[in-house]
Amino acid sequence: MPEEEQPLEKMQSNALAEGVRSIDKTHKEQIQASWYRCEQFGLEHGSRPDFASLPRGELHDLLDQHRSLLETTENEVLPYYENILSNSACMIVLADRQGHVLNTWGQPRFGTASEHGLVGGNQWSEIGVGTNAIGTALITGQAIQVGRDEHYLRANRFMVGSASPIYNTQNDLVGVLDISSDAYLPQDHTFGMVKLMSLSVENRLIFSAFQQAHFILSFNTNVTSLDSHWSGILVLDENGTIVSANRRAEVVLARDLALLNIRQIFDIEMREIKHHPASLPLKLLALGRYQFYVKVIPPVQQIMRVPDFRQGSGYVPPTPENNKNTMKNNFEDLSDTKQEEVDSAPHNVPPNVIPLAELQHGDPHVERLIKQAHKIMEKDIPILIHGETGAGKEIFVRSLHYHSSRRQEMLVAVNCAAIPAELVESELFGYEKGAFTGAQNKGSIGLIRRAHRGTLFLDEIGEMPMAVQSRLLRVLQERVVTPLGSTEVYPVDIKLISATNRALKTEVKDGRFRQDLYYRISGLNIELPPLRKRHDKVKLIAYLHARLSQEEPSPPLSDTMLALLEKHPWPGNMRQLAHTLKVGMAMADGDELEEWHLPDDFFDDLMMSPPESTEVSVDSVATEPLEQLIPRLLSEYKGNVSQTAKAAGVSRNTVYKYTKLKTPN
Ligand SMILES: Nc1ncnc2c1ncn2[C@@H]1O[C@H](COP(=O)(O)OP(=O)(O)OP(=O)(O)O)[C@@H](O)[C@H]1O
Repeated sequence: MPEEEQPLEKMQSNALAEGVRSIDKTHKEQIQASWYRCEQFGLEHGSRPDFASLPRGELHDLLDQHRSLLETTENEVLPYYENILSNSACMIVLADRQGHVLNTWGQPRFGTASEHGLVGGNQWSEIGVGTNAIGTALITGQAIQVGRDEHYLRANRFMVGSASPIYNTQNDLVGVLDISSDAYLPQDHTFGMVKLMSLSVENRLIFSAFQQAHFILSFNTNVTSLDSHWSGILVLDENGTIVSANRRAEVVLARDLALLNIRQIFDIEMREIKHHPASLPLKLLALGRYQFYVKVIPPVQQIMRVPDFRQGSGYVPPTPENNKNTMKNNFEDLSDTKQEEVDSAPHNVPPNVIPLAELQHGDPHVERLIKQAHKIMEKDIPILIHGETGAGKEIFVRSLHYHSSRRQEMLVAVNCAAIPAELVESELFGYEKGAFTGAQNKGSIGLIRRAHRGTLFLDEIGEMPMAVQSRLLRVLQERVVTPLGSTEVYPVDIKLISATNRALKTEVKDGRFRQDLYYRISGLNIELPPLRKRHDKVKLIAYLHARLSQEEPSPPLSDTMLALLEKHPWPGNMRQLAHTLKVGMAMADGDELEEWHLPDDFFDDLMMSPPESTEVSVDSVATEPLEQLIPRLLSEYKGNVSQTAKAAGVSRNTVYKYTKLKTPN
């Protein structure tokens, strides 16, 4: 850590250690306390702000370290607030725990970046900039609004800032969100909004880290508010131990929840939670006194163990002849061995998994790649799937797993981009009891060992931090896992499937992805085509519509509607198609789907990107380095960041990274 950061760290921990005392301070007292600190730092009202701006390279590293925080804010949180804030000439700022600005969104009226200083890499600490929303929120660990004249330095009195700190699942302060404007916004509203946004980021971080393998409970006093960000959230392991919680849960229940069992909080046993339907809220008593409504959110990947009577004695397998009949239509080439015939039979596919045979409807390329991957599932060869976002990579992997001989064991899907960078290592490899501060006392087995004898799906593997790549390489070479803080080795037998929407070879060339790991994970390389390039597009659209009709009954699509859907470029691929159909069918409410039922963004895409130009851009994506590709696509799409991100197969944040950083501050 650079030396100059230490006093701030110290101040911060002292102030946090003061803890509850500062919670009761009135706003005025908080500002006075901050002004007193500024005096102690030797600041004067007329001083120029000292932003201790980071050199470009260090900012780059900082952005890399905070990628998941940035992406969670950018993709999961801002879209909900953009509409509300878009007309208000304000700036939304995300800063790290030292107060360095990581990114900004919005258009303030208060001049250029060099005038107001809210710019990437600038540090808004109290020591350098005096009382200000970001720096003061970091020191007190609480949300605060700093009015124009409450800024210690006159130079900052042109604006009002509202900031709220963000804590991670270990309750460490990881950053701060701020809305700054030049005082024409209704300020109570802005303050409420920034608090809500930081809660929302925190909740998303919890979901990203735990939703794959844990039960999550959200609770509130009102049944209609169960999905609100103000709800308490508890994360439970299989035994009902509380392994994480949001701040709201601790405040509402007024106790330290770490590692308590759920039955010590609510009048319910873990056994009952496991069998409770997700859509039905429970009415429970907390701590024997307070009544709450509770929603059970089961893990995304549940262990699917269904009884299979054939495992008992006395079962006579069918003759190969019979078996062939079942499979004939879809997998004629696959039936070289008896084992493969049984594996590809869809009898064991859970209802939420699409059978392999239904993943394609006459596209020869897709048909071939499904057959190849299905065969390779039974060999000790890893599979790497490349495809644009939403093309159906994960759906494909689920289907492969449930058609393989590993289907009785777990499919563990890990989204490497969604887990905060600092947690990837411990989540994957597990850790020993007490291995690091903040670790659960009991230790954790880790996701790789969870996938033992099953399938490990590493989604967005291109986002994996370098240090984790080296450890993963060792696991793949030696087939053993050593948890953090341990000297034990545990053998693992996993089928590895990785997926990416980046051009991994370019990442290797540019030094962002280890070459040796690339060769380890890419035994069979599969290119899953985007929807617009599929020859079975029309049949696929009709199939998806029919599948969705099981939940939301709807008459078959008319020819006119099919023709319209076929014309669309579908930059968001199957995901966008599914979303469009769902919205349209809900609007049609049981009637035939018509043009006016479809959402507005469907028509935006239809008008904005002629399919030909999209294809030209995307073809070269695989080989062109991002620093050239992104500016090129950006100008092709006339500055449209969303379209550029989709075409390059990267997040909006990556687009900003390769454009903004190149423009002088
Ligand atoms: N073959 C399919 N049939 C029906 N629906 C599909 C199919 N493939 C994908 N979908 C729909 O598209 C959504 C996105 O698919 P999926 O998550 O597999 O995409 P992905 O390629 O893994 O995306 P990302 O790269 O963003 O993770 C699914 O939730 C599902 O609704």
